[in-house]
Amino acid sequence: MLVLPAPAKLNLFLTITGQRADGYHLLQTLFQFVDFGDTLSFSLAPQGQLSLIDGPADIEPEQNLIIKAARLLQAHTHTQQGAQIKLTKRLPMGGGLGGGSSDAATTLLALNHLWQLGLTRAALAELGLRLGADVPVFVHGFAAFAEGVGEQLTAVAPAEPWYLILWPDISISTAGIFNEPELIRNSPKLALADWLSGSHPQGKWRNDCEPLVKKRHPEVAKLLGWLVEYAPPRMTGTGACIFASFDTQQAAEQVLAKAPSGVSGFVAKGCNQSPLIRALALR
Ligand SMILES: C[C@](O)(CO)[C@H](O)COP(=O)(O)OP(=O)(O)OC[C@H]1O[C@@H](n2ccc(N)nc2=O)[C@H](O)[C@@H]1O
Ligand SMILES: Nc1ncnc2c1ncn2[C@@H]1O[C@H](COP(=O)(O)OP(=O)(O)OP(=O)(O)O)[C@@H](O)[C@H]1O
Repeated sequence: MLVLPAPAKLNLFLTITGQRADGYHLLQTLFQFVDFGDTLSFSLAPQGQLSLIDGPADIEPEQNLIIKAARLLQAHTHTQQGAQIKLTKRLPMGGGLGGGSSDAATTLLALNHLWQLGLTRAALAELGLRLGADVPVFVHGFAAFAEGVGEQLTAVAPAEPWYLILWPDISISTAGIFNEPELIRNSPKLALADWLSGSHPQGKWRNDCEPLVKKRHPEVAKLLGWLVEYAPPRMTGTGACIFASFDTQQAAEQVLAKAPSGVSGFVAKGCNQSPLIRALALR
């Protein structure tokens, strides 16, 4: 049996610089992983059979990105092998932490290993992009400045602080936010060096989705207003998760302990190498 993590990602900043003809948005974002996420276990099954244990009840197995990733790999390689997959879900869905994309990436890497397919990381990332814009960064597993729809990656090494990650009890549809006419889509495109030097005219850590998400989801606005009393808060992806960085685990835990009722969260360490890649390298 192969047991592997599917970590969360944070968008340390996110700007939208345009939109493609197919509706997808052009982004500039900084991805970093944290050492907290879902866990997936894989074992071999005969005759191409695929099954998922403990998938979220509100997602049909065939709609789950884990089964979609496995089927994509089977179709691409014509393998006759199957797998039984068990999911331990910890990341909130529709939280902006990329949980579904991370599950898909872990599935692609795990089955490539288990089925001995020999596909390269680049080939898996290309397949993964068909499942979601966030899948390639999880397949490559290094902290990255991303452009395009989030798939053009340049490795970077930002500081690796402790993060407090919090969310109100809501789920936000990524497509819903990207479809809103009011969304900011014309931010200036900057060179990576300008981002890193902090010379962005609109602020180094901005997230263009945040004003709209705050407007549509007052719970997020309220939580940002609460966290700012302790540390500068940011939002990841299209929300609903928000986060702040701390020098120590203890400092982050102390704020978590004070979180208002109805708010969930965890403390995790930022990591520039994904825990998934680390776990695979140790095998
Ligand atoms: C917002 C981010 O989380 C930032 O990391 C990602 O770009 C979202 O990535 P994701 O969840 O993997 O998104 P996908 O499953 O590919 O797309 C969901 C929906 O979001 C919109 N979408 C997504 C990514 C993107 N660059 N432009 C978009 O317009 C599209 O309407 C799409 O139908
Ligand atoms: N294994 C899975 N885990 C979570 N969501 C899944 C999974 N498979 C399919 N989905 C669907 O994908 C949607 C987005 O899930 P995900 O957890 O990736 O959201 P997110 O954290 O907002 O991601 P992002 O930051 O990429 O927007 C869910 O609302 C759910 O319907």
